[in-house]
This record gives sequence, C-alpha cells and structure tokens, in this order.
Amino acid sequence: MTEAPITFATAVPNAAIDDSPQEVKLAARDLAFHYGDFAALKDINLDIPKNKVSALIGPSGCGKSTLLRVFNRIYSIYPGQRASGQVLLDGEDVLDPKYPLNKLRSKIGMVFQKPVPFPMTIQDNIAYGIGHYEKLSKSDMADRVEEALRQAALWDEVKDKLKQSALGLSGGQQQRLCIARAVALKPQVILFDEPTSALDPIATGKIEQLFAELKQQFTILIVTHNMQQAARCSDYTAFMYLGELVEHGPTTTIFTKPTKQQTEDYITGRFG
Ligand SMILES: Nc1ncnc2c1ncn2[C@@H]1O[C@H](COP(=O)(O)OP(=O)(O)OP(=O)(O)O)[C@@H](O)[C@H]1O
Repeated sequence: MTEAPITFATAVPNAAIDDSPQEVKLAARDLAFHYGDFAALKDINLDIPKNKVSALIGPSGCGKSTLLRVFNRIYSIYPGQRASGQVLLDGEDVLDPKYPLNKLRSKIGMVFQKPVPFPMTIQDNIAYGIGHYEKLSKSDMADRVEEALRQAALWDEVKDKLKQSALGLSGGQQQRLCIARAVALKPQVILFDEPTSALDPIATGKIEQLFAELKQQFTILIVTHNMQQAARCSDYTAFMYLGELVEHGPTTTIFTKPTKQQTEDYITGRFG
C-alpha cells in the first residue's frame, strides 16, 4: 500500500513543541561505520532524550538500520564491519571493547521487523531470556512474565494459554510477545527496527499505542519508513540521508518547520 505523502497540514504529532533541554540517555559522537570499504554512516552526532520516543526516518538505504545496529554493537560479530567514534549510554562508551557485551544487552533491548518467537510456549518465550540474567523462584518468574505481557498489552489475550506454543499467535500478537520479551529484561533503552512493517493496520495501531506507555519506563528509538508513524508516535525525529544525519529535533518542528531543504523535500514526498 502506498502511503499518501505527508504535508505540513496533515502532520499532527502527538506532542506539543518541547524545546526544553532533555536528559540525554544515548548519544552518538563523531560516529562513522563501514561495511568493508563502504562508508554507511558518516560523522553522526545525535542525542537521544531519556523517556521519549525518537524516530529515525529517511529514504531506503540511508543507514537507519545500520545506526540501530551500531547502538547495540550487533555488527561486532561480523568481520569487515567497523565503527569509529563513540556511542554513549549514560556517558559510557558502549563501543569500547572493554564495555561488556552482556551488560550492553541487558541495558539496550531490540525488537526486529519480523517477529521471531522462539518455538516454545508463550510463557517460556519470556522466561527464557530472564533466566539468563536472573535466578527467580517459580512464582516470581510467573509474576515477571505477567508484568511483561501486561506492559506489551498482550496479557488479556494470552492469559489462558500461556502453556501453548507462541507460534500459534497472530503476527501482531507475536510482535507484542517479542516486545514483552524485550521489556521483561528491564532494559533502559529499546530499539525498534521497523516493528510494524509486517503487520496490518489494526496490529500496527496497537503497537503504536504501546509506545506512549513504554516511554514512561524506557527510552524508545524506532526506525520507520512510515512518516505518518513517526509523526503520530514520536516526540523527536531524526532525518538521515546517504549515511548522514541531516536534521534532528522535536517531531513537530521537523514535520512543520524543517530547517533543511532535504528534510522538507523528503517529508513532502518530493523524493524517497
Ligand atoms: N551487510 C552489508 N554489507 C554491505 N553493505 C550493507 C550491508 N548492510 C547494509 N549495507 C548498505 O549500507 C547502507 C545502509 O543500509 P541500511 O540497511 O542501514 O539502510 P536503511 O536506511 O535501514 O534502509 P531500509 O529503509 O531500506 O531498510 C545501504 O547502502 C546498504 O546497501
């Protein structure tokens, strides 16, 4: 389905303009990234505010997913991929090889485009990850599973079938299960890579509603190719083009008064 281009008049973000200084949770400093010889990210400097929803937008291939993958260092398992510069989480550089990967995984969670539940029960999908980090009694684990499913707005739909396979859930439910799996580990930041692009509009709406609640507890960063989604759900928007960060600011400003011509061209559908 082709989305109608967004216009200044139709951009109605969920937040009023808030230019007040925000506490920075995650930041990129002079960040560059290479796939072999190809420079996919160039000199990125970006502050992600705490307990807000930030959206990364830009045309296909501009580096949105790459930036997300650098934020949690997933790339480091692939030879030939390398980052330079810093990614600061509460001021600590998570790209420093001395920063432990398991600490990073516990602080920054990720939800992918395609929901991939483990081939096990709904309950075990959530308990499995928790078990890697904490030893909980059976009843504490049951409480944690329930809490996570409630946070992902899935509890009411699955409370009577926790012991059934997660593979029997619908696509939208599977994605909320993956969100429950991420929140169950109590991370501080959750990265979402096009989390609704495989879902129908109703399932998409449920996940979009979740962001407003999840940000009370987590810092949220979403990659989306859907500008309406960025306008609806995010407090801050960053526009990327050809591996560079062109403009970043409150979503209302980016969609109504962008300062760069490239941003304006993109959000009005003139390219991309
Ligand atoms: N594994 C890889 N090896 C080489 N180049 C890659 C690899 N992954 C991505 N790229 C290139 O890096 C650039 C950025 O890709 P990336 O997937 O981050 O873009 P994107 O903005 O998320 O795009 P889309 O919206 O289409 O998902 C593109 O030019 C892409 O071809």
